[in-house]
Amino acid sequence: MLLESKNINFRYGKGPFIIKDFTMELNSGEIVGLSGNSGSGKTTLARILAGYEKPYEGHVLLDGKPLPEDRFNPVQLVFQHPEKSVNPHWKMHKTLNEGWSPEDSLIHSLGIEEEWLQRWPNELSGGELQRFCVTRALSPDTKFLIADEMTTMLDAITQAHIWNVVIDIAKKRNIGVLVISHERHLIDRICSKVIEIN
Ligand SMILES: Nc1ncnc2c1ncn2[C@@H]1O[C@H](COP(=O)(O)OP(=O)(O)OP(=O)(O)O)[C@@H](O)[C@H]1O
Repeated sequence: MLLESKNINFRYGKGPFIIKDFTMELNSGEIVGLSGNSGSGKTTLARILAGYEKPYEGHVLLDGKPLPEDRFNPVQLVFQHPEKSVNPHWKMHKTLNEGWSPEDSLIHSLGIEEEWLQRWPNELSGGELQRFCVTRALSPDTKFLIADEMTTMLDAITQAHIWNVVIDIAKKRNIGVLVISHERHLIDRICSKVIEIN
């Protein structure tokens, strides 16, 4: 499969253009880095690629077609701030099983402890919460993962652990991954190529 953005221009409302004529391709099984200065539009681009924002001009295409809006989105996005992407009124087991039911082996491989499932989001640390968001994004129907500063808030050991699991799954299932990060050592370690958007 191919996820591509073609000649994307984007502005918030009537503000300045933040993204200008951006074109990229991400193939199944590829792990590509996206790097750029703070404010250069990385998160905006992540949201456009996953269908959360519509480009002002240009297209995001999955195998030549627009992203589906009426079924599971095969392009999954994991944000930097997990507390903003879970429902604060749901216990973690409900959040985890919202769209599909992850198997125990996946839950355990991401280091989620059984007792966390009965907690509210505000009873977990940011790193613990992010493990749920990563797990939730790795459905059997996920074809592309957009990881926007996914492990930035984690310590180096946890960061390495989560990326090892994600890359292992991506390779086994041929998932394409876009690694958005300002941590150049992370990108250099896991990505086959890097896109700069400054
Ligand atoms: N909802 C919004 N409305 C208006 N402007 C916005 C909105 N969200 C982001 N911006 C602006 O768009 C620009 C790009 O923001 P974005 O978050 O995409 O950059 P970034 O490269 O991810 O930054 P960082 O590395 O600091 O997270 C910034 O100037 C920001 O102020």
